[in-house]
Amino acid sequence: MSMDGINLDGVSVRYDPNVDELALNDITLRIPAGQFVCIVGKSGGGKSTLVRTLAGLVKPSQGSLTVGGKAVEGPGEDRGMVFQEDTVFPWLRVQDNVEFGLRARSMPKQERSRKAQEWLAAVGLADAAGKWPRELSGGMRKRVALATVFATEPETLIMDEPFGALDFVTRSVLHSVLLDLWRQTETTIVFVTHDIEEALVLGDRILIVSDGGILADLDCPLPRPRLEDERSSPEALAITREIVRRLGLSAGTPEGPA
Ligand SMILES: Nc1ncnc2c1ncn2[C@@H]1O[C@H](COP(=O)(O)OP(=O)(O)OP(=O)(O)O)[C@@H](O)[C@H]1O
Repeated sequence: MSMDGINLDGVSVRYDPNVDELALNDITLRIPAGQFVCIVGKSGGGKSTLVRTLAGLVKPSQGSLTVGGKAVEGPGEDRGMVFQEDTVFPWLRVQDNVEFGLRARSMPKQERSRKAQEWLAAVGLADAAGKWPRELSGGMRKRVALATVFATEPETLIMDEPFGALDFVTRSVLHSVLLDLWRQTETTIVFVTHDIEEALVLGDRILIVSDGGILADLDCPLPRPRLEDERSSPEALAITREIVRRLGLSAGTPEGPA
């Protein structure tokens, strides 16, 4: 694990050079290695632009950006990505999907195969190695995506609403799987979500991104694992209320006792 984490200094992004509007406006941000950071915010606020910039898919118009001590020049093997859309290849069996990511690093076949089996076991899919993606549920396909990305041992994992399309129960199970993998690997995770409760279950820290800037940077020091009791504790409710207030969703919500 690199000790450098993620550093943004005055990063701005302008998609269209002929338009004044900035998708990101002068963002300075430090994320220590190993932290789990959730990003919430209203639609169009710049969440995806921020994580795509970290991934190297979007180039800053201004400012500088390093991940693991290296300037980001484009996508790199040190940064894994999981999106909401299925990232599993339908024409490859589960085992071959996980091995695919390892091929690029010219790992010998035997080691590739062993590693894929290990990571499939880690996500609870040891028995599904020979199946086709179409034989799996949406939640199982997400597990394949997690095994695939963790097998490449990225220092940083960038996740843009990865569980957005799943039902509540499947999503809760995947939260546990992801948190286990995070604990084992100490990967730095930056996770975009629309769902405040999801941010509260996962994040050490919650950033609210709005109008291209960081509107709030909140610690989320709830004890783990964050089961129902922790999620309804006064501390959790205070964080939720703060997010709701910052997002301007609280019109009509009575203020509780100070
Ligand atoms: N490829 C693009 N080209 C031009 N403008 C873009 C592009 N992608 C995003 N934008 C603009 O940049 C701004 C930020 O969009 P972004 O997708 O980062 O927001 P978001 O917070 O992720 O929204 P959502 O929650 O809806 O995904 C918006 O004004 C959007 O229209």
